[in-house]
This record gives sequence, structure tokens and C-alpha cells, in this order.
Amino acid sequence: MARPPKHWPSHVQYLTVPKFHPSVSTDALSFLKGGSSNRLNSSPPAPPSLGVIRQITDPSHPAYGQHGLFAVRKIPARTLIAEYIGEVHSDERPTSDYDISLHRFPGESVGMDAATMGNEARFVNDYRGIRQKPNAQFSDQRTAGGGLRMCICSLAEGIRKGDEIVVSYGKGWWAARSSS
Ligand SMILES: C[S@@+](CC[C@H](N)C(=O)[O-])C[C@H]1O[C@@H](n2cnc3c(N)ncnc32)[C@H](O)[C@@H]1O
Repeated sequence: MARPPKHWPSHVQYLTVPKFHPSVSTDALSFLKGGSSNRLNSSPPAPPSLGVIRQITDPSHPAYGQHGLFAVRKIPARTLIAEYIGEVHSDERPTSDYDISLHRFPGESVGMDAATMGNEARFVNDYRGIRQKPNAQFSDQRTAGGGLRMCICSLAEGIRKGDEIVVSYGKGWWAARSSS
């Protein structure tokens, strides 16, 4: 089992490959794994993250007191920063702030939830109130083994060493929270 990075919360399980919840259908599993072996741990571990977890100590930061992900080195444009790893599921997770959509099938929406298990990528904050615009984005990619993964990649300008890595969660994400 891989050792969690610095600042990893003790109540969250550290993962290097996604875990699959029983709610995911057999057909969805086959698509997500891309025809690779159906053994649950057959996928390769995610490459090391180019971001480190840091506590946010600036009181003007909108996520003050929480954590964020910061560039360990200069990150060129369109570079994989980290895979977003968590629990792949098809059940509803309305209260999770760490759940992102992985793929939609007719009648089945598959998400990746990093609320109780995940990796460094779960600490990526939304750019609103932090920077003028995102410097990274979510993008789905297939691993060499064929598995579908959600990745965080730098945008066209690249990222300076030490900068916070921020994405857009999307207006819908914030709208869902303001209406609940
Ligand atoms: C996926 S988590 C990001 C990591 C989180 N900061 C932490 O320390 O666990 C999403 C949560 O981070 C906070 N967050 C992220 N971006 C934010 C922003 N731009 N403004 C305010 N809060 C933000 C919100 O509390 C949100 O529910």
C-alpha cells in the first residue's frame, strides 16, 4: 500500500488506483476498464502527482483553513498533473463535495467520488475568488491499459512552481450548492 503524502487527512483512505463500488453495472465496468482484464486491481497506479497538498493560510482565500494543491515545479502547458482517483460509483452521492462525473451511459451515470478515499487531486480547488481564470482542467483519458481515467491537466499557459492549481468546477456545481 502506498504511503499517503504530507497533510493527508487520517479519515480518508489514500489510493493510487480507483476502487469500484458494487453499484457500477457489468456493462459500465467493461467500458470503463477498456477491455483490460476485469480483475479489480489490474490497472497501473497513477503517475506521481505534480501537485503537493498545502494548508491555505491566507485569510483572504475563499477556502481559508482548508487545503489546496500547489505546483511542485514549473508545469508546462497541457501536461498531466494528476489523475483524479476515488471510488467509481453509479449510486447517488448528493452530499459529496468530492464527486465528479466520469461517464454517462443511457440510464447510468458513473461518478468518481473522493470523499472517503482518493489521492492528491481531491484537493484541487475551484478558481473562483482565487485566480482570474483556471490554470488546469479536468479531462478524461485512457491509460495504456485501456482504463478510462479522469485527469487534471494544465491549460495553455502552463503553471509556475508554487502556484495553486485551480480548475473550474462549473457553474452547475456551485448552483447545486447554493440551492441546497
Ligand atoms: C474537492 S474539495 C477541494 C479541496 C478542499 N479545499 C479541501 O481542503 O478538502 C471542494 C471544496 O473545497 C472548497 N472550495 C473549493 N474551491 C473553492 C472556492 N473557489 N471558493 C470557496 N471554497 C472552495 C469548498 O468547500 C468545496 O466544497
